[in-house]
Amino acid sequence: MEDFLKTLPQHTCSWSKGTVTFYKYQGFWNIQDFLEGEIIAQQSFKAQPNDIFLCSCPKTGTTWLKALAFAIVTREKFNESTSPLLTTMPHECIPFLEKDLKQIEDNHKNSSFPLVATHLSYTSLPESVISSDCKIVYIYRNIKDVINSNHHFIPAALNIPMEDVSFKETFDEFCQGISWYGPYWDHILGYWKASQERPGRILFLKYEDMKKDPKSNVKKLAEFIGYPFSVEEENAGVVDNIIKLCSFDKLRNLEVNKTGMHRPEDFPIENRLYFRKAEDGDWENYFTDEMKRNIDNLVDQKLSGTDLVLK
Ligand SMILES: Nc1ncnc2c1ncn2[C@@H]1O[C@H](COP(=O)(O)OS(=O)(=O)O)[C@@H](OP(=O)(O)O)[C@H]1O
Repeated sequence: MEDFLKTLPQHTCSWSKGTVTFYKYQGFWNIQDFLEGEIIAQQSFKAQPNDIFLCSCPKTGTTWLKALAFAIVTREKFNESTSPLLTTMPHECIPFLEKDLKQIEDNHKNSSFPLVATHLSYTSLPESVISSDCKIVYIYRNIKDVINSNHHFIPAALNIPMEDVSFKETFDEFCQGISWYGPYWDHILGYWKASQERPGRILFLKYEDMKKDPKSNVKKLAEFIGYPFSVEEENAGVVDNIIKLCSFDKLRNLEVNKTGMHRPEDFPIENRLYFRKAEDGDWENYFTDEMKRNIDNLVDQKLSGTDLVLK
């Protein structure tokens, strides 16, 4: 692996004091640990027809989508008082393609649990996923809040003091496309193009739309993944209860998400870091006017010809 990594374009983030190096593989940047998982998944993962993939670039609403999808799929077994989400952080409820292949294979053999999460770009998905008819849900978010969320998450996850990390540096890197699983716009475009080629296969959810109207988006999600709510369930408040259970305030205040650790033995990150502010427009506290102009121009240039709104 080390020899292979040397052949790839690489970028060491100056703010990380040499601790974070991204490698560009198949057009997208990743860190070594996750890149290794990506390559293993590409070589060996065999999608099953019932698999449902939850796909996203980091910091776009992944944790929320995972919680909602998990609550929807397991609602016959658990309710809002018994859900594993009360004691397990959402990332641990759904296996991650780049890291949990064994668990996914076990699910294929021993259970009907269909959810698999990944941050991979569409073109980096294992061939068996691309050639299958598996359903794909893709969540995306306003680029400015993603830049801001990334800026706060990665240094904190790596125990680098925030005061040592300049917003300008992380912003400039992001605009050059250098971010975890970035370029962000290419990540979105890959799924968008695939959805144009095979309409109906990919459900696009937008973080801001979900916040504005959680109910219709949660119903849309449930319908798309094949777990639609019945009228009786809706009347009994099942949809509302799932929305409450998966809400930012509910999840953030759970003991497990305040004090627990995600992947303690492998890639330890405090759970609380996944629940920062969840505020639309928090970017305004960090962007200069010039940054705003630059990113708006960049998005206009990169996403022209699509109906995607990232500003
Ligand atoms: N339940 C719920 N509802 C709404 N928003 C939520 C929720 N959980 C997490 N968040 C906010 O999502 C941001 C983290 O994005 P991701 O979950 O994609 O991060 S990651 O990829 O899993 O690392 C991050 O956004 P910022 O607060 O703007 O940084 C989280 O606070």
